[in-house]
Amino acid sequence: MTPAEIAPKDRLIVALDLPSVEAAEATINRLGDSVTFYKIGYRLAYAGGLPLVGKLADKGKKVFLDLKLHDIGNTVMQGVESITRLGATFLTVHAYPQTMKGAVEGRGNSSLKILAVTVLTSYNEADLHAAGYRLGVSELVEARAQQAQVLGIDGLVCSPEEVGNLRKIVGHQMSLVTPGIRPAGSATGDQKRIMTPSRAITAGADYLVVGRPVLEAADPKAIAEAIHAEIAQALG
Ligand SMILES: O=c1ccn([C@@H]2O[C@H](COP(=O)(O)O)[C@@H](O)[C@H]2O)c(=O)[nH]1
Repeated sequence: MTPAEIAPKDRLIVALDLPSVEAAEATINRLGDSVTFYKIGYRLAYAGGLPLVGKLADKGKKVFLDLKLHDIGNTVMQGVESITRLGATFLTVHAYPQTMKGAVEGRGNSSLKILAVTVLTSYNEADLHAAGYRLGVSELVEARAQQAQVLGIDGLVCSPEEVGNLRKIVGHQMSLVTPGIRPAGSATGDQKRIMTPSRAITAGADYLVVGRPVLEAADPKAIAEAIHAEIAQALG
């Protein structure tokens, strides 16, 4: 799907980082029609949230399953094969060659799109160095994006700071999905490579992932709608 074909409303993905299915359903009901795309990550998936993928899909919502898989290639391949039956739109794996290759094999011809996580948005140069990497953030993101493209990965998770450069490398064949989104004035938390929604869209991000700024707001629906308005303005 080219950026022009993405429905503007689908560009906001709300991360359901909540402790239970009940809490997630309450938030989904509160957000109503204002949110069409949800992300299920560790917290909810390990609290019984996987069946929510199918339930949301049945209601016409899209689901990004952020499981960040990483294991030997065969195990990733088999895991992804099982996940193809859940009804998710996106699934994340870490951007290691064996992992990505296994994920692409497991996805097969299904409609599931595999996203490779390049460098987590909570990492800066010092964090990478402490983890033993010799490349800096932009070099590692670029190298992983190139490997992902060669291996047939569908999209990349990166910070909005890398989007401009990545677009030049991967063109519009791969979706660029960006967490690390912070509306002006909202708390950064543990995120280190961040941008506002409008700047991220202007930089060329396809999808924006937002968790705490929506979930912790007194009125989550109002924040989601404000982010949509920023997106629409940035798209022109
Ligand atoms: O590099 C990454 C990859 C994934 N995430 C996930 O996105 C959300 C962001 O939540 P906020 O509350 O808006 O910070 C969260 O679920 C992460 O697991 C990421 O932040 N960075």
